[in-house]
Amino acid sequence: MMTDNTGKTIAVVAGALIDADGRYMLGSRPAGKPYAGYWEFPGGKVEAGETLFAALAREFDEEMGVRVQHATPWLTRVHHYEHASVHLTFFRVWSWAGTPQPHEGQAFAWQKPGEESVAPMLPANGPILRALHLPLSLRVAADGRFAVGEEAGALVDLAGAQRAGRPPTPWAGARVRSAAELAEAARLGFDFALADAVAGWDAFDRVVSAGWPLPVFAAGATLSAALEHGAHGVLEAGA
Ligand SMILES: Nc1nc2c([nH]c(=O)n2[C@@H]2O[C@H](COP(=O)(O)OP(=O)(O)OP(=O)(O)O)[C@@H](O)[C@H]2O)c(=O)[nH]1
Ligand SMILES: [Mg+2]
Repeated sequence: MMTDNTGKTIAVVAGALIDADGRYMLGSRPAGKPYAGYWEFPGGKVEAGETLFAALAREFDEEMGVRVQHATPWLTRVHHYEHASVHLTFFRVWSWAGTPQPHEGQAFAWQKPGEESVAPMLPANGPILRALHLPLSLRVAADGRFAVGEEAGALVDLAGAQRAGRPPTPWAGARVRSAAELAEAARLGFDFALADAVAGWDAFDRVVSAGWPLPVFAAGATLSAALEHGAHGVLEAGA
């Protein structure tokens, strides 16, 4: 694994402020930093001894005077930049106090998923931005079909995909029961996973224990409980 010049992978947290209309906020990276001018989720490096949530709250306060009130863990990603390797943990921030102030000279932009108006994005963030297209409550028909906006999707069993590959639909989800299956779903190019055959939150937590390489949906749960456990959202069984 590539590392920074101290030989480590750097832990980073970043957060998407989500407003009542489902828009999310990006900031531009300040002059003088690597990838200056690229658009990112506000955040930064985790300090020694800090929890991920504490790091997120500190970065939001330092960079823009925003007090995080409610955030849930969401996705993780490792990316190798020329300057460093980073282990990113992304949160979604559902409530906060204060209006973002550019403490580091950055610009802010509220974006609609799929209709982004700013560029370029940080290279690691492509799948994270795509995940924001997925609704919090996904309605899937008995045959596994669903839609994301105008685009078709298919939800299949992972075992079938191991033989036949990811379905060719624009969106595809895999049913998984373990952390190993979640990693396999990510490797096969699925857009999300559904942990529906795991009994209870302890089992769900074990599925995502190594992080969330894909958005993971929970079934048979309330949305608020699912979000607290790091799920992207919940599955709504359709007709
Ligand atoms: N904040 C943030 N960093 C990201 C994102 N995606 C991503 O790859 N990174 C990478 O994570 C690393 C650390 O982020 P940062 O530069 O914001 O760190 P920081 O606020 O602590 O800055 P500092 O070291 O100047 O104090 C950078 O290499 C950056 O490219 C993202 O969405 N938000
Ligand atoms: Mg930062």
